[in-house]
Amino acid sequence: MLEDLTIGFLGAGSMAEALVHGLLGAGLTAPDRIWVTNRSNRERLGGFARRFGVHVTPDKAQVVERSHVLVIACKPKDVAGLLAEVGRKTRPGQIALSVAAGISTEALAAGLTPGVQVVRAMPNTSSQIRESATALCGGPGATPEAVAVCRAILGAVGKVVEVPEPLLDAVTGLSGSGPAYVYAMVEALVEAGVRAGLPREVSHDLAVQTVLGAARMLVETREDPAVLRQKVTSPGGTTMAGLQVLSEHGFHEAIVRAVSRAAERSRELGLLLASAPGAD
Ligand SMILES: NC(=O)C1=CN([C@@H]2O[C@H](COP(=O)(O)OP(=O)(O)OC[C@H]3O[C@@H](n4cnc5c(N)ncnc54)[C@H](O)[C@@H]3O)[C@@H](O)[C@H]2O)C=CC1
Ligand SMILES: O=C(O)[C@@H]1CCC=N1
Repeated sequence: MLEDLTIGFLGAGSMAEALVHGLLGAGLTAPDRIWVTNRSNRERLGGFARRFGVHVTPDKAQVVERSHVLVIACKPKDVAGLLAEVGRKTRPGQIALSVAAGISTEALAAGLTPGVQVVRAMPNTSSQIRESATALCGGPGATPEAVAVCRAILGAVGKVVEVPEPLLDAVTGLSGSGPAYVYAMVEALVEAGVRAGLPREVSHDLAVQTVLGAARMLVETREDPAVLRQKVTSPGGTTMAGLQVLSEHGFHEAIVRAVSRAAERSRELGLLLASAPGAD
């Protein structure tokens, strides 16, 4: 499905890098089917060319011209500027696949040529190793075929679910930002091990393997996380003592609030484009 399509990345940051890396690693498309552009960092584009063998150019109009699928991969605050520059150079039938947090398909469509098929998605940086947790939705005018193309692109870099658009902010708070919560927990585990006397490297390796093992247990046993937690927790034992401290410090509630605040922030970011000068 993808081999005849040219995919153009408008933005060459962390997310574009993770997607290009994952797409090429999956072998679903070839480097000469990918174009990448950014705002101004030529060195960064050179890095993409050297590392992945993809086409790079500072000429955004050229990327728009050559691509069947345009991946909008700049920060939400930069989407209005990008659309002002090249939005009207798009053509009906092209697919615009946005990964920008919070920006609605309606706001995107308003800055693109009528007839462009807009799909909004929220992958995460684990796309780089083809382990993303991604959700997507088709916007107004996106055909089932356009959504299927985007599913195939994002399916190459992880698991994909389709959700109604209003739920994408919640997805952003949970799985878009989620890797950072896990990394923050690993940072804390490593630091805790060091404070308890372990050499940093040993503490790091044990913490990482613990998270990996726990994630694999969730996937392979399909057991409820609460059941797995109970199996670690002997009555009167060490885990119970540790979990008690987590509970006293509001661990569960802190995670719930973090996801909720991130989802709210996604909605706030959406207002950036809705209120941008020139937005319809
Ligand atoms: N980093 C993450 O974990 C995730 C990010 N996202 C979304 O992906 C988008 C990109 O995020 P990152 O890659 O982290 O940002 P980044 O800051 O690493 O990269 C942004 C890129 O956009 C380019 N850019 C800015 N204005 C431009 C313009 N007018 N024309 C062309 N390129 C332009 C910049 O030059 C840069 O290459 C954001 O909208 C973010 O919400 C979505 C899922 C996860
Ligand atoms: O922090 C952000 O805004 C982006 C969206 C999800 C993950 N990173």
